[in-house]
Amino acid sequence: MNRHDIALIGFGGVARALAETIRDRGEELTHELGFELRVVAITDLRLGSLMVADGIDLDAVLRMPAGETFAGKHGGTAAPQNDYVIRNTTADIVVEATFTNPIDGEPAVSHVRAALESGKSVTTTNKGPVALAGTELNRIAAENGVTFAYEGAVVSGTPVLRLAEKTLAGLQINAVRGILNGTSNYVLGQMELGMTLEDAVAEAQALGYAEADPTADIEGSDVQLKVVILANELLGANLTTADVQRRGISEVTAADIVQAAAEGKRWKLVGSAFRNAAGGVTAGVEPVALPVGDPLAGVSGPTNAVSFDTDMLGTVTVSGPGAGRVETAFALLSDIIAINAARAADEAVAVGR
Ligand SMILES: NC(=O)C1=CN([C@@H]2O[C@H](COP(=O)(O)OP(=O)(O)OC[C@H]3O[C@@H](n4cnc5c(N)ncnc54)[C@H](O)[C@@H]3O)[C@@H](O)[C@H]2O)C=CC1
Ligand SMILES: N[C@@H](CC=O)C(=O)O
Repeated sequence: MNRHDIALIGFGGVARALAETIRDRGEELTHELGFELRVVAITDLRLGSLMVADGIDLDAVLRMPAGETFAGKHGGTAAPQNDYVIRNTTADIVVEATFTNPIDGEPAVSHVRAALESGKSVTTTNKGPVALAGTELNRIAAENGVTFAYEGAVVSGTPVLRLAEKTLAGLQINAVRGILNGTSNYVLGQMELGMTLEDAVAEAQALGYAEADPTADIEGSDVQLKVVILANELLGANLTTADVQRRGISEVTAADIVQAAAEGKRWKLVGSAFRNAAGGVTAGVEPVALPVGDPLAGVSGPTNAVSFDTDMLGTVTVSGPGAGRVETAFALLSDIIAINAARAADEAVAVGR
């Protein structure tokens, strides 16, 4: 039986949800997907590192009391030896799910680079490496014959990138516009019900939607990274965050929300990128009071939506969960399935089939 051994870098909400899925549904997934999943390494800032070549007891790890580290476990240390684990683990797939750093993407960029250089495929939900070093990391992956996959970096588990790249292949995409942040959309919805921004952010944190520093959600830098990814991946641009004008929802007051409702409008944080007349791509993030007839106006809670403007189909809109631990763990699983398919295709070529 084909098997993938996995190293988890960062063991927070999303990585734990993947570990729970493997623990609870591992046999069913093996049967359905035709390959087995086994976690052989975990490293986390708060827990330290754990390497067990014949498979970690996920149930034991998931039940560890708060404050305990891996130090007491066979193969464990209290310090997170990320680089050592990434380079020396027997895993063939590295899952990068540490905090997103919107400034320079570190240390996640280094984690991904180390994994790809040592011949391991990578799946990440971390927007930093994709938005800020995607070109370099894709090149290193190609040079090493491995896959760099990041479906969850945009709209969580909802398959936006793979849908656009594979299923919409052959269409020219001229513009992308969407609600790309679950936390800010949830917060705006709660503010419509009379809650303060601060209380709504606290709820979004408890529900696992928000970034470790929710300023990234509220001030738009999370959407800025996602717009860079969409523009570069789907419009062939070469944008950096400096090219994407950004305003967040902190400027939207309770009075603005009441007034918009009276005018039949809803405030949304909209990210967009479009081909301009000069042949380049213009991109931005801003709060907009949308008329209720706009397809994006009806998108509520942590749900996101992305509209693609295409030459042959007109506008195609995809909507689904934009945040959430389990939903984002599905993105990792879908990447693992894609990595398995890429490996199977390479093996078929190697044996001349
Ligand atoms: N939660 C969500 O809905 C979504 C999250 N993401 C992204 O996925 C990633 C993970 O998200 P969550 O699990 O929700 O975050 P989290 O904050 O629950 O977990 C992150 C984990 O990474 C660990 N960590 C941070 N820096 C580290 C380092 N240098 N070395 C080792 N461990 C480190 C932390 O201790 C923490 O356990 C983030 O980059 C986030 O932006 C993407 C889409 C949706
Ligand atoms: N904090 C982000 C998580 C997904 O990227 C969000 O709320 O959308």
